[in-house]
Amino acid sequence: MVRRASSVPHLNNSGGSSADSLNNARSRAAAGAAPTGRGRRGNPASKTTTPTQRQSSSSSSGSRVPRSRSLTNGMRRLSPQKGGSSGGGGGGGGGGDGGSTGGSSRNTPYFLRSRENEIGSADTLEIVASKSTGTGTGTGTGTGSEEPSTPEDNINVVVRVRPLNDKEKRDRHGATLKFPGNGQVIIEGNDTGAKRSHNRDSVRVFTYNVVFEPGATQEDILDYSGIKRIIEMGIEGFSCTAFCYGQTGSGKTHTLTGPPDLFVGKPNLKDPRHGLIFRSFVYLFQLIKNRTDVNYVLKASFMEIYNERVIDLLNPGSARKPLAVRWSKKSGGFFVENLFTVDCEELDDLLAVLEEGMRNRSVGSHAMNDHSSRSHTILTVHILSDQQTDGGVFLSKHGKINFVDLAGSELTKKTMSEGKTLEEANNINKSLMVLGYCISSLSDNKKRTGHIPYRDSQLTKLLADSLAGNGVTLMIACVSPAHYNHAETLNTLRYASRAKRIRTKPVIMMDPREALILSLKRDIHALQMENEHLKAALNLHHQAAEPMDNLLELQLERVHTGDVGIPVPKMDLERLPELDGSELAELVKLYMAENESLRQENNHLFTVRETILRDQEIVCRENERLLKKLEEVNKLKLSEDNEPCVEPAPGAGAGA
Ligand SMILES: Nc1ncnc2c1ncn2[C@@H]1O[C@H](COP(=O)(O)OP(=O)(O)OP(=O)(O)O)[C@@H](O)[C@H]1O
Repeated sequence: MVRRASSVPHLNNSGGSSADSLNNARSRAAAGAAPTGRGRRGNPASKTTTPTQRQSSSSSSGSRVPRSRSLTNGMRRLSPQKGGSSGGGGGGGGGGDGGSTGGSSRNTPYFLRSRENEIGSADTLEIVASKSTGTGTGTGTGTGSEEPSTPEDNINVVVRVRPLNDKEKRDRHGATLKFPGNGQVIIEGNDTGAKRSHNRDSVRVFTYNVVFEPGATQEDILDYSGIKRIIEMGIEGFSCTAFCYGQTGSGKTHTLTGPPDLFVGKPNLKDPRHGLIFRSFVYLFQLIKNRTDVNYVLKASFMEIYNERVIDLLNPGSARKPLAVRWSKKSGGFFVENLFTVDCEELDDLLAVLEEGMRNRSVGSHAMNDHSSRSHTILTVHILSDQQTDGGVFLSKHGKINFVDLAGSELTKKTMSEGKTLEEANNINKSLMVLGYCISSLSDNKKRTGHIPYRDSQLTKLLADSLAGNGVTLMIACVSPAHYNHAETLNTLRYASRAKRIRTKPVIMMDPREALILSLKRDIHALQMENEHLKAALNLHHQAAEPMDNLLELQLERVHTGDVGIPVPKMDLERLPELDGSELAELVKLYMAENESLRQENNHLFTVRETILRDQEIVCRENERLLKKLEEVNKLKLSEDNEPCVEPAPGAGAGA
């Protein structure tokens, strides 16, 4: 059975993506959308994503408005819409997470064979931890030093098999994959692409969380891949990543963004070919609009790693100057310096980021794909949230969701790459090889605590946290079903299988001070409960233990009856200035006396507690003694019962 949220966002009603909102976004950018502060109180988390120098310089030049939409750079608080959820789409609060078992779930489609998805929801993880500062290990995992122990979480791995393309059909390439169900995929044949063989050695079975067969739609990927859980956890403050992996032409970009022509000219927002990123944005906005108790600020960045150079896709500049990747002691992870970060107040702003990045990314053509991605891209949505808790404490969290479209591994002989394309292919293959080393080390229990070569490529530096740090990760392995691609498909399935064994340790990213206040508040609450419990227990004891003849209990009686010294008059504090010196001195004396009696009360309570504990111990011992006795009696009875029974002689018992 698969988990399916009840509030499925239909592409048809994709929120604020109407022509009107497009125009609004345009006019906001045209007006300069000045940054505003955080209103009531500053959000410490927002410091980490303060718009960079790049942002201010480019926004002042006004050259960064995308063609069809505009990016708004104003740092605004998202105002939650009251009662805006359409027909209770969010169910019982918490944002549309409750529909997994409802009768409304439609049946699992024939093309999707899933085994029980082991992933839970954000609610099931009992985690509130702060990312502590300055404990970088140099390995890139960057775990904080004072985190409470948290459950580990396996990387969620799903496989998507694309349909045979026209060329493969024309060339009569048979399919190399079979789908027996239960999240399994069988790969048959051998590396030379020979026809199906019944040789047992050439049949391999792999199992994943979900396998999407060639007929699966883009909407199915949203509904069944586990991405909804990733989005929910991003909102809860976790660092999340969804990445597509696979050989060139296997459908990674198609899965994440849809076909390239979606981004040419004015996009049709209702196009069913839209990919996972677009659909995730819609879902994200649905969820946060239902959370009227939280203030959200969304920001987004989009970069590519092209020939080992990091390029800002929202601000590439004519020279496409690379940005530096640095280690942050504070966050315990790598980051890209001066990356353009855009505030996204509306769904439309996020879509504008996606479109702008897609237009700027490096695409090339080779024998296996007319629109081949020549770089790895990372689109990040930062979710800063600010929520007032019951105790009046504000909680700021900083979740994020990375959407990673990896360039495809390629056999240059097959792609017939040469010149620039060959150089690109070599860089792509090299970085994917490092990713492979990292994945295989992390999936090996012995090696995972040793050195992981994150630093060997820009890609692995930036994915370190997603692979083995504090993140929650979804890997979508894309494969071709054609015999012709048998070796590459087998490779991807092996990769994905290894990735499935990696465990991460998700923690919520919170401001450390606020996490401390929250935990103190919890302690106080627990102490208060304990106090109440203690008092109730003492009261019971007091009723049971009559007559009270010791001094201690007499004193306790005074406490219970409120006879604890001189009563303090109820004082209206506003009247304080009216009191003269001697009255004030008297009042202070009264308060001190009350304080003293409370302290005494506390001492009494503790002494009585000690007495009760002693009594309890005596009772326990007595209990044990009685139990032993009972056992002995039982044993005796048993042995008597087992003694041979002597039958009375016939006629002998009548007079006995
Ligand atoms: N599930 C699918 N359904 C229909 N068409 C698909 C599917 N997956 C991929 N395609 C088509 O196959 C072609 C290659 O897909 P895509 O560009 O997404 O591959 P890729 O893995 O991103 O390749 P590269 O690594 O070279 O960028 C495209 O024309 C795409 O539209």
